[in-house]
Amino acid sequence: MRVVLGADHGGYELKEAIRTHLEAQGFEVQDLGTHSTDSVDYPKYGFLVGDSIIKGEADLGIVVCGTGQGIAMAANKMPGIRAAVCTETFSARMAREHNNANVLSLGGRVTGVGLALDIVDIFLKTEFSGGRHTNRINLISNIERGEKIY
Ligand SMILES: O=C[C@H](O)[C@H](O)[C@H](O)COP(=O)(O)O
Repeated sequence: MRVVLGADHGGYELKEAIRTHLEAQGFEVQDLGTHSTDSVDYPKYGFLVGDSIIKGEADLGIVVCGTGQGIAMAANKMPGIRAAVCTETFSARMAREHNNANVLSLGGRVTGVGLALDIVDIFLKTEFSGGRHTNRINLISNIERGEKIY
């Protein structure tokens, strides 16, 4: 599986730990930065990760900022991107199983490394369950296209 990573300065250290963790497991990891704790703007990294997925260069993405909120908001503006902010493992599993999330968003100032890596592992190993959830994902896509769905 190909995983793309992106973070701002608030998520830099956690992103580094995630990259090391995933590479040790044999994942193909693309790290789009940032590459230091110097202050940067999180929308850039949400965009870069979303763009990589939209182009088919990665299967799933992980974004990290201070809270996971802003970088998820940025990524979620991109058609086809479903970024889920997760602070515990149940939400990470459901985000894949029910919502077919293609980006996990974490807060480097919120979630400790140990829990964050468990969240990452569960997110990456859980499959979308399809079924009744497929139509709901299609409805999200319709909203993205500007359709009035109700
Ligand atoms: O949602 C936004 C993120 O948490 C940012 O990492 C955060 O706003 C950056 O804050 P600062 O510029 O004070 O480090």
